[in-house]
Amino acid sequence: MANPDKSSSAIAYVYRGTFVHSTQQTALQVQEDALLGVDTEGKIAFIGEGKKLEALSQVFEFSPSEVTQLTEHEFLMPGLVDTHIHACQYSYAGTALDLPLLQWLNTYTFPVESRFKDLEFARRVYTHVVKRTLTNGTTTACYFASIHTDATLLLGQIANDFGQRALVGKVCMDRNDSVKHYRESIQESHDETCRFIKEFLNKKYPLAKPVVTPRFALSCSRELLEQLGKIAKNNNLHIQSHISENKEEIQLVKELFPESESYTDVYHKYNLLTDKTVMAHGCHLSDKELAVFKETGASLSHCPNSNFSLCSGVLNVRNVLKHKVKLGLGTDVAGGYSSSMLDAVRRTLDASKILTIQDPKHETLSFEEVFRLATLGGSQALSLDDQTGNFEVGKDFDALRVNVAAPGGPIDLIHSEGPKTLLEKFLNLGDDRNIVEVFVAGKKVVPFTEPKAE
Ligand SMILES: O=c1[nH]c(=O)c2nc[nH]c2[nH]1
Ligand SMILES: [Zn+2]
Repeated sequence: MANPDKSSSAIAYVYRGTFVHSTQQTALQVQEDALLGVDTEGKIAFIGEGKKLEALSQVFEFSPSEVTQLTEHEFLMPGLVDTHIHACQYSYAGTALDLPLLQWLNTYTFPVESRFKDLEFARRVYTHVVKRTLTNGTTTACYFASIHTDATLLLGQIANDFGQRALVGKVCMDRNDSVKHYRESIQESHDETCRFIKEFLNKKYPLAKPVVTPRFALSCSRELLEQLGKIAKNNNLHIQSHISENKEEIQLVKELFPESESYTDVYHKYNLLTDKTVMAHGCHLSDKELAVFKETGASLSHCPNSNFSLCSGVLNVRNVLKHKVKLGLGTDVAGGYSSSMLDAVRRTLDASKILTIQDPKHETLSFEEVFRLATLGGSQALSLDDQTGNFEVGKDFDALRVNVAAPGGPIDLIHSEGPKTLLEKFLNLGDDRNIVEVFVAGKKVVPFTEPKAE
């Protein structure tokens, strides 16, 4: 497995112990007493057997005495990928969960998002959300911000400063009849999106990128959708939005876009479904619509906490996977009340079990499959799997060092357990106390090293 290459960078550090990750073929691959070397560029330089330490240290020119040994209850796993989170809704996470989607947007969401014109408020909320998601192991986040360009640029800067891999979107919406001060004209939305992309790209952040972000079909005119499709294409950018979340929304889309044969068709018509598109929810998509996702390479973000909290629906992930549509998990803060991807893993398992209760022929997702969705699946859904998602030589080292028996933590280990059980316990019972270190592109980002604002 070691792949020495004369042109490669020097080794920065090496871990020895248990590593767990997913591949396309295997939902859970466990390597015990293995060695993993990270180079000075933050990339995985080699993975090999512990017993080959001597040989590897000579080929890759590192000192065996500097290898960090993981303890018996520790393992390394790939970082968690949150494919859908509203950074600007973080301030009210855990509240306001008593209304369905459209009433929830009008009553709680739009009034709060309109406050992000205030850059100091934005700085406070965005600093908190980036820190909280990082300590919970989210190494990659795909963020919705608000309609405000400067505040959204600030979110990109904060993610970059803390070292999180991030896709960041300035929300576009030229339709909003309920909170009229929280919408843009078509011209504004177009011009501000172009300014946002230009200024964001000029920063040349290594790990943060702008995303074209039409809020959802109900918030956007045809003209705006068309313009956004063109902007994404001309700049080869990611696209994110929402689709088919609840029945009332789907009915209104039908009425507003009678020329389109489905909700999916609305986005497809305006070139918003590409292999760099991620659509949140999709609870009620038909098989025909899923076929369009497969054909275009667009992906889905499954956000079960939000789907339960807003009583939106239950996505059949097994059916999505059968259609070979890329799928990752999302917290969807604040429709989802938890910003932790561990919660998204648990709610994904719950949603799958509910479908089995309703239909015993349904094949429940295993924890190994859900682990893959939260890591490699997320990176594929965001078309970032050439850089992150699992432990492959050449990919960036985005990883969590997990200690299942962390002192003061939530897990009591009564007897010694194998690595698969340790992972299962962590996914079902663990929290940030078990996540002792977080790495993004080889850099240790948790515990926080430099003193930061707040
Ligand atoms: O879960 C959601 N959160 C939102 O903010 C939103 N906007 C449109 N559709 C949405 N769904
Ligand atoms: Zn959302």
